[in-house]
Amino acid sequence: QDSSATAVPYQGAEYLVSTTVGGQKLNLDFDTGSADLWVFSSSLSTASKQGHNVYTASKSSTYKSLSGYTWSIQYADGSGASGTVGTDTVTIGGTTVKNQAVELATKVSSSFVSDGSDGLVGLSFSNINTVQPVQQKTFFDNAKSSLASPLFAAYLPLNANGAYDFGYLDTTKYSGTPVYAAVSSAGGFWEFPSTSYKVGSTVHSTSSSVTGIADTGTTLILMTDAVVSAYYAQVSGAKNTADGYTFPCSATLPSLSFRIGSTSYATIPGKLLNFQVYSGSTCYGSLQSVGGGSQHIYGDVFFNAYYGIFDASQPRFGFAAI
Ligand SMILES: O=C(CN1CCCCC1)Nc1ccc2c(c1)OCO2
Repeated sequence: QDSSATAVPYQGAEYLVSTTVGGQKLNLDFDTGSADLWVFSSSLSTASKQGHNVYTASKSSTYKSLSGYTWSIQYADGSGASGTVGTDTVTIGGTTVKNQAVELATKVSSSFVSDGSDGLVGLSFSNINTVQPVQQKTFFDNAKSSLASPLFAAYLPLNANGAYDFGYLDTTKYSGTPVYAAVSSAGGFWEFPSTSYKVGSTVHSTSSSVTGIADTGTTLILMTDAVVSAYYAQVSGAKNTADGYTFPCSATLPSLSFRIGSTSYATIPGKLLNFQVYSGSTCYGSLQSVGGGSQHIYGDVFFNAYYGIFDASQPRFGFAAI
């Protein structure tokens, strides 16, 4: 049941996909960096429900409760949610999964209340799903067998409607031939080696253990401190503030390239590296520090330049310029 679902940009921070859960429409954030499908539920406090569509299990004729099952997730940005679990029929684009584990939020952190999404669809590997006592599978894991090819692709152009294609590659959405990197899924992410980068045309290498993950749930590109300091050293007037790196909006930004796997580089043009006005004539960078660790996070800004292919067959991650 190959299909394509439209991804609508929301305040430049995320892309929302209209998803039907038990016949109820919700705008969900597709996150290739996590493995829980969770929704705002009618059991949330009135304050938490403000501004959101919520899922009401009792109104779905196909909902089945998983008695005693719970979930609780903390994201790297400090946000989190938790609640109970059931199964229902979930349809995305034209792809339907019956008996999909649907995690009902009874608690969400404040950033989700002020966010545009009514929940998340986790599209990383199911080994990091948080449901207890029995871990559950992602929508994609459940849908795979019904797809022509066990893959999905993310097309997320800047400030324009994009799409998630399930089961096939839409050649009208990219140019050239996709290049692929082998993925190691042990950590649950679409993760690959990423050990060198370029600021403009200057090549830098990192320690051999550095990896990258393809993460549609993260807005920006988050890389290690070595990379961000090397990059902003080339931007006159750049400052590392408490909120992250800023620079004069008039600055000319070099491109940033990073290796995906052991062969090809992805290049983010300078234009995409100016995320938004921070204040007055000061702008905020699309490249920010990931904090500690040796894992680069390639978020939506990467997908503003590349069609991303999440192929479970090896597994491997592919990309082609859009
Ligand atoms: O937490 C996320 C993405 N997350 C996806 C689900 C919704 C809430 C935001 N990204 C992220 C990933 C690595 C980080 C980080 C943030 O801050 C420092 O390192």
